[in-house]
Amino acid sequence: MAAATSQSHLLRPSLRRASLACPSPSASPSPSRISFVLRAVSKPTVLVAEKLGAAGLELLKEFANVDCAYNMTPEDLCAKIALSDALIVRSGTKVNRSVFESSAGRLRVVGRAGVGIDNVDLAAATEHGCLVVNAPTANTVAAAEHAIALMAAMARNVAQADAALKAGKWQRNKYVGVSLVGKNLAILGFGKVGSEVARRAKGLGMHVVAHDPYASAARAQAIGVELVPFEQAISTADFISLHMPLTPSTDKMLNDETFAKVKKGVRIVNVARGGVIDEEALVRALDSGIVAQAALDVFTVEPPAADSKLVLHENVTVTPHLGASTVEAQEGVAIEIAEAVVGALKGELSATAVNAPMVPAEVLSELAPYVELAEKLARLAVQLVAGGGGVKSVKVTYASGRSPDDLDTRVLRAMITKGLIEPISSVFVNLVNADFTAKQRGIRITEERVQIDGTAESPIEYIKVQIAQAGSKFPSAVSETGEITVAGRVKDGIPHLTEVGSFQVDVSLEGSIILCRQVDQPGMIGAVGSVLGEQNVNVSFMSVGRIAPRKHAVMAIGVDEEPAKETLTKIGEIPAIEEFVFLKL
Ligand SMILES: NC(=O)C1=CN([C@@H]2O[C@H](COP(=O)(O)OP(=O)(O)OC[C@H]3O[C@@H](n4cnc5c(N)ncnc54)[C@H](O)[C@@H]3O)[C@@H](O)[C@H]2O)C=CC1
Ligand SMILES: O=C(O)C(=O)COP(=O)(O)O
Repeated sequence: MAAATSQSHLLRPSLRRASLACPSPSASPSPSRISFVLRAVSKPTVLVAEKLGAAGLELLKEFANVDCAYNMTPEDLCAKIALSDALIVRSGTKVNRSVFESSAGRLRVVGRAGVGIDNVDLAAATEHGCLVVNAPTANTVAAAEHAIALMAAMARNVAQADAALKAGKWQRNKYVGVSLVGKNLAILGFGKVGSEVARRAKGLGMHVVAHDPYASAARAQAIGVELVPFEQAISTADFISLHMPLTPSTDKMLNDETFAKVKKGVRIVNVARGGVIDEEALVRALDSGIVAQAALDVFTVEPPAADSKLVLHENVTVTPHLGASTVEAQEGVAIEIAEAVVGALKGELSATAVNAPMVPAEVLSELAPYVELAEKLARLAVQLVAGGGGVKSVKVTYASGRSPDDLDTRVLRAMITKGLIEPISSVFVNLVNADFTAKQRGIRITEERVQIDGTAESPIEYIKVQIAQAGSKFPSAVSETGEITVAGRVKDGIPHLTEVGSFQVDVSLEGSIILCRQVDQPGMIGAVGSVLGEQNVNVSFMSVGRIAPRKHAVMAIGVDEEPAKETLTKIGEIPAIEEFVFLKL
């Protein structure tokens, strides 16, 4: 008889700090809470690192302890973050890897009260399973209005003339400007802000084109803007306004090479990010007259150095990153981010998640019981792997009566990853870090969707999890094709195990499970049942799957309590039992 070795190393309760789903059927997650069911804490703490509008603070205070600590040094932030469940920042705080490391796993959400998330290390956030949300819409108009304000102020030398007059100089001839009407404006980055700038510039009588490799032509058409290639945009423009995010591909997008291609005397507005312009190249272009003027709200380093040649240049108009700084926009972003952070802390999926898939609420609601099934099947499968074998290749099959294209499996795949990894490590897995964690551990998960006869009501008929290239401590779990195989389905809202290796069983996935392989003969159920009964272990379910009468059979026994080691040994000693394994769900 080949009794399975003790499973105690697998029985460590998984960390529930920020999981994807509540695995206990008795506490089934409400559908909207699938992504981040969080550990029960009395009241979470939200650290607000930069000034946030009052209405947003009020909203936060209804749900959390709010710690407003403006002007923190990076060291202060790292110290405070260990006591915080959420962090809210604007563009002035660098949320880098050391912040996530210092949080020691407590930080669950970073809220960016604005659009640009280039000050947040998204890779580090994802690796630490920390959700990042932003407030992408409330400051759009403010930023667009500021671009228009800067463009008009630059064209008419408002800032320079103002400074001169205040210094006692009445210089009407020096500050002759240029008109906006009839001029060509090239908008680079035709997203939310770029589109609003386009609308306003058209109202001022400008000819507007835009360059954006990802923008929809239909939207551009609706606004009456032609989408053109980059070189065409910059070589024909009298004014260029920048509205793309700072990413590796937009970093220093305007540089010596591009300035060599612009129309001489072009005027540049930047309300996006300083880093999209090579600032030294811009100074050279201004000095040579290739660029007549620039109006800048943003800088590569903020605040820029006091002796910055760019800031002090007489043809440059500057503001200290004021694009989003209107009363209205700040109230708007404060409410938008407070709602997003509270939602995330409550375990809801966020519509403004930056580093997690957005799964529509109706999809989540339908998938809720399958989310639990997926995690439990993976949890069982990994416990069946022979000690030290490791898991490298996992195949998941979703069988559905519906067209395979109708099934969004991202949440299910994340739960499979969670079920595979959490029983054998101290890592916690959620929708944010599932793919990263699987990759980091070298686990390749392939998915297959098969269409079978089934009811249209249920999205999935069964889920099968197969671990390839791994020996099993319960060899009967290995199918004829050589993989450790478990499959299950949802019955009356409860996940059931229906297949182990080549054997059909039917046991609800609650509590824990003992799998035994035995010679099919009368009295087996009673024999195992009475050993468990002696130990006061309650049996919730028993199911026997056999190849043929009186040949080999697999018995799946659901138990409410974890049997003592001696009880398991006694089961192993029942003569007809050939192998058995205890699996914790
Ligand atoms: N100065 C300030 O206070 C403010 C600055 N911003 C900045 O403005 C920028 C745009 O914001 P939104 O319009 O809300 O973002 P958005 O995401 O709606 O639009 C950005 C657009 O840039 C496009 N884009 C990406 N790569 C590009 C490339 N290589 N060339 C051309 N276009 C490219 C995208 O396709 C997208 O359409 C962000 O960087 C944001 O941080 C936003 C608000 C206030
Ligand atoms: O929303 C953005 O991207 C901005 O640049 C606004 O930044 P702020 O929140 O004013 O520091």
